[in-house]
Amino acid sequence: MTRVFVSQEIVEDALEEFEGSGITVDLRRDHRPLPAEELRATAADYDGLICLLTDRIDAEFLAACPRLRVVANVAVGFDNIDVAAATRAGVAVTNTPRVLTDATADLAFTLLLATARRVPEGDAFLRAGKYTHWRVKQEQMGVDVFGATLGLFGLGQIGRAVARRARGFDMTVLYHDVHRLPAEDERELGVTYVEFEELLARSDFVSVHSPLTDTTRHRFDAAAFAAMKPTAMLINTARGPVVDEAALAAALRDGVIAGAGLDVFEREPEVDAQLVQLRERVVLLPHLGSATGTTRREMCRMAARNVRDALSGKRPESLVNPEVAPREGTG
Ligand SMILES: O=CC(=O)O
Repeated sequence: MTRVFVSQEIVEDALEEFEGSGITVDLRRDHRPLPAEELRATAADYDGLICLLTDRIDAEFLAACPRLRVVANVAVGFDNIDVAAATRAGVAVTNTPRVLTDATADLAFTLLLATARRVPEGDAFLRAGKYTHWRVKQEQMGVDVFGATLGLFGLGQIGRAVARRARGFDMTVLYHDVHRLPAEDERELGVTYVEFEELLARSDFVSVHSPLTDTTRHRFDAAAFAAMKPTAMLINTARGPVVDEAALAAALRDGVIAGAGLDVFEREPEVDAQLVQLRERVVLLPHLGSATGTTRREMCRMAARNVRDALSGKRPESLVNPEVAPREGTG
């Protein structure tokens, strides 16, 4: 029998993708991740795994699960998975690109606007019964988004979707990425390539859209914040550890930069207590990037199709390690 384990609650109708496949699916109806040793012990009996970002799939896990042939992450990022170890072990790894691009770009822009215009502070002010007069004090004001300079750190699918949105706000869009776009694509998208230091120095808003890698980990540290404008705001909808959270909290507290809109954190779901205490021009969200009904459903369906296809001898539509030589099925 071919068996798939779903490590945490997902959109359940995604499991319809397995109908008629002969594959048995066990869904764990819990939204909390299993401790590592329990996940290892449970997944050991399965041929396929559907997991979330909060599940760590490392060499130790893979060694404990000799039947496993595919790990499908319900996320576009896969920094929770040791892909090299999976490839060595003959385990296919898949992710969920494209289906979440626009929802995540919308959320990045939402955070940018909410931070710039201090939306949560206004909401809290009104609910506290303090809305008695028109606000004019400069220290209570937000900043303009239209016409401002936006610096994109990372110009993959999501970064590009954010650049397209920025056009509607007449923004100047700079980007820095390890890959530079062909000049024609840059022109079409209306973006200008700059070195990292220039991105920091010129941007009114810096928005992070890079994956988490050894190179991007803590790329935004105390020195990076010191190189930004004191009026600048940092938006992060990518991965928490790209930003040194303690250094960011200090930079915000000391006025080194003016604000931050964060959807991701270094140790999710934990959030740095110092950040939580900062309320002015700091907006914190619980990783909502892809959290629309349609997008989450599509991500779960894609993960289910990826597993079904991998276990049926077909190439999954979003295989992260195409070089993998698949394990023989035991099911
Ligand atoms: O963070 C969410 C994802 O990578 O899809």
